[in-house]
Amino acid sequence: MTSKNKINEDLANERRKCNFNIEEVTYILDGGKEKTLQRKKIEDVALNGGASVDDIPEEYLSARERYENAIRKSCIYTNIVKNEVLEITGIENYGSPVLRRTGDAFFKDISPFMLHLGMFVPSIIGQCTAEQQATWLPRALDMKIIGAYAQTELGHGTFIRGLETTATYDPETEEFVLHSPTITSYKWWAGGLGRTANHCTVVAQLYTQGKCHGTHLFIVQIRDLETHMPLPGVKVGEIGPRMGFNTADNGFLGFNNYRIPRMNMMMKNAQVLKDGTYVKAARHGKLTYGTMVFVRVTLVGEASFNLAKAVTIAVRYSAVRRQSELRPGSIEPQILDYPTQQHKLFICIATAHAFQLTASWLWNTFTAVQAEMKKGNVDTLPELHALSSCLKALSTSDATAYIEQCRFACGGHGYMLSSNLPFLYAFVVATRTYEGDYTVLLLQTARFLVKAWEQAESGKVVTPTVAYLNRHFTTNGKMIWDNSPEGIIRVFQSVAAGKISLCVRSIRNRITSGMDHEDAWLMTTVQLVNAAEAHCRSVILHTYWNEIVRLTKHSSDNVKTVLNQLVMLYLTYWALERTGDLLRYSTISENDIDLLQRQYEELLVKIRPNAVGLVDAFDIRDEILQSTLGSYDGRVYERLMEEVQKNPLNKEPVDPSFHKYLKPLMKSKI
Ligand SMILES: CCCCCCCC(=O)SCCNC(=O)CCNC(=O)[C@H](O)C(C)(C)COP(=O)(O)OP(=O)(O)OC[C@H]1O[C@@H](n2cnc3c(N)ncnc32)[C@H](O)[C@@H]1OP(=O)(O)O
Ligand SMILES: Cc1cc2nc3c(=O)[nH]c(=O)nc-3n(C[C@H](O)[C@H](O)[C@H](O)COP(=O)(O)OP(=O)(O)OC[C@H]3O[C@@H](n4cnc5c(N)ncnc54)[C@H](O)[C@@H]3O)c2cc1C
Repeated sequence: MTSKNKINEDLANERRKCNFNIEEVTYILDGGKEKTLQRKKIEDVALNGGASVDDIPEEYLSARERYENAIRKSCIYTNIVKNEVLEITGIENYGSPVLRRTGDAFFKDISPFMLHLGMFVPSIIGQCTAEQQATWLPRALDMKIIGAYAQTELGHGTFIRGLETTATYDPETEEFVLHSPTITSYKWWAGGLGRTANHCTVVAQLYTQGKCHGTHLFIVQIRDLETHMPLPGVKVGEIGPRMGFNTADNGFLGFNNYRIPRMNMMMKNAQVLKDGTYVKAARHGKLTYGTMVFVRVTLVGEASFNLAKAVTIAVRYSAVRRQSELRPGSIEPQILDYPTQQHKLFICIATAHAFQLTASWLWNTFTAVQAEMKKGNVDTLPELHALSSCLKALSTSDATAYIEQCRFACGGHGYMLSSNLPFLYAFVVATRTYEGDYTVLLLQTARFLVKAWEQAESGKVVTPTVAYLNRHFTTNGKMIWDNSPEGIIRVFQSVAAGKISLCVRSIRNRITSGMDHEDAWLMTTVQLVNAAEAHCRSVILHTYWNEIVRLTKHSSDNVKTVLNQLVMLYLTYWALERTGDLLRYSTISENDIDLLQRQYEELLVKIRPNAVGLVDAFDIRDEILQSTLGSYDGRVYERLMEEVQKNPLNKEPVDPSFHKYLKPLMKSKI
């Protein structure tokens, strides 16, 4: 990576100290050299024109101006993608993570088109028949129509079965009649819906021949393509300012007996025939939830990327920033030299690696399950649902906490919007809620774990991600503590097995003492969430370690060493975070814990010289980082001052409010 500006001397020194080949690590994180080269090529094409090109930073604009600016940039970026990037990547890469990443150079907040590519198009691909896809997909990919995904309502987000919007089939006209019967049935939250979309995927209760068949998906045109006016029977608008996502025009939507053609029902998994006969999906009852599973899978990579951005900013800043003195009169140290600062930041680097490698592994699992489902086999879907649910929950929750930690690590300047850290936080904290709330998704995984437990108890061999449950029934007593990576992972699996076992016991005891199953489950949900979290932690530790071993087989020694140090830091960090659990479920002693603590502190020292090299290896261009604190050249103070010049409040030496209000106040008598 190059910079036109002179590199800050401290950062330059850090780069001289780095002892491993940065590109080699980038290749590993990207999934191979080919992929890195392809990504760089795309970035070069897409960012050629200077990307963001905002004269005034978007945070100074009014709500209207900000929205218009976001649309302007979305159109610029879409044209670049359509006309130049897809030439290189092929149309199938529309909406790929690389294009999401490059898009971040255009927006500090969110593109109003995000849900079009993120959920509208995937819902067409995943939920429509081939014939329907032929109708809708080319128009959607070419942006002839712009869509949103309207599932959540004012009254219900989590409990999809409780949605109130109805789609009642009328065989006379071969149409569905969409209706919002109550205030709580209004669609609420859909990104891009408020001002931008002219179509959307609507999730509604399907009624035909007098019977409700539960929620199904429909493609609905909501605005005229020429005038953009809402169509008669459609009430649509923007829901108002929020913590983040302020350029995403999240919207509300209501229907008053609004008619759509029969063929606008997405019919891949269930059909309504012309006469109104409902033909049920034979394979699995929850296939209409497929778009959500897809997005949950992609959110793990999204969590990794956003955390990588935050820690790149915080580590570079910590190399440039000097504060306090270690001894009277000595030169002020770089704040990166404080072990407490390293403790805040190195776990963020390791976590970004852990999530990136887990995301690739999960994506492979997802595509394998999809391939099986194409053949009619849905047996692996429950495990994918359990995995994607807990990994989405933990990756978004950890990334949220660590991005905030990166902001804390940048002191006061981290609070500036120009650092980009507040934007990153506001974006990622939403991912903890949307596409399935944290607690709700962990409870989905817990359902799977309790069932797997019962199978293992009855002697059946369970699927690989819970295979440790079979081991639990063949070993007696606590797991023997062993400080090797494999040993730590085994102990974490024992913790998960022990917690699931306690849940099962609690549920059974409650039922024995007279509770019905629902109440017994409900009373155990605090423990169930905890058990699902423990299971997921063990999956991440296991995957991260396995993938590092596999991917560094042919790496140079220094790369092997530094990546090994990071994964060991991750394992040790979590062992120390969970000493209570380890004491309960393994033979770990106080002495072992002391050793772990020392090992952790030694790892911080070892990683320190390579810290800047490690964040450079994320290879995130300045245009994408959009941070005064995190640029490659480390011109932190210069950039903060340059940003001040863009502040409209500084345009005139005296603000008009002085003459209007302040002066009269100062002149008035008591
Ligand atoms: C770029 C992208 C940007 C994205 C921006 C944000 C977009 C959005 O937020 S869109 C809206 C997303 N909304 C959500 O995610 C809502 C979360 N809620 C849900 O997913 C569900 O309602 C849920 C799973 C909590 C409960 O569903 P419900 O139908 O009540 O099922 P439930 O009774 O709990 O479970 C029944 C069975 O279905 C299974 N199941 C549930 N969901 C799934 C699924 N997706 N796949 C497979 N199986 C599933 C359960 O495991 C359970 O199996 P079993 O009976 O064998 O244990
Ligand atoms: C920025 C943003 C963008 C969004 N974009 C879209 C979009 O494009 N399209 C769309 O359709 N939706 C969208 N959503 C909506 C989002 O999917 C929902 O907000 C989310 O699924 C949570 O549902 P809820 O708001 O109903 O929360 P609730 O379910 O009301 O949750 C409130 C609390 O209750 C708890 N709770 C709820 N049910 C249970 C349970 N069964 N057991 C234990 N605890 C429970 C939760 O853990 C949480 O603490 C978006 C939301 C946000 C914030």
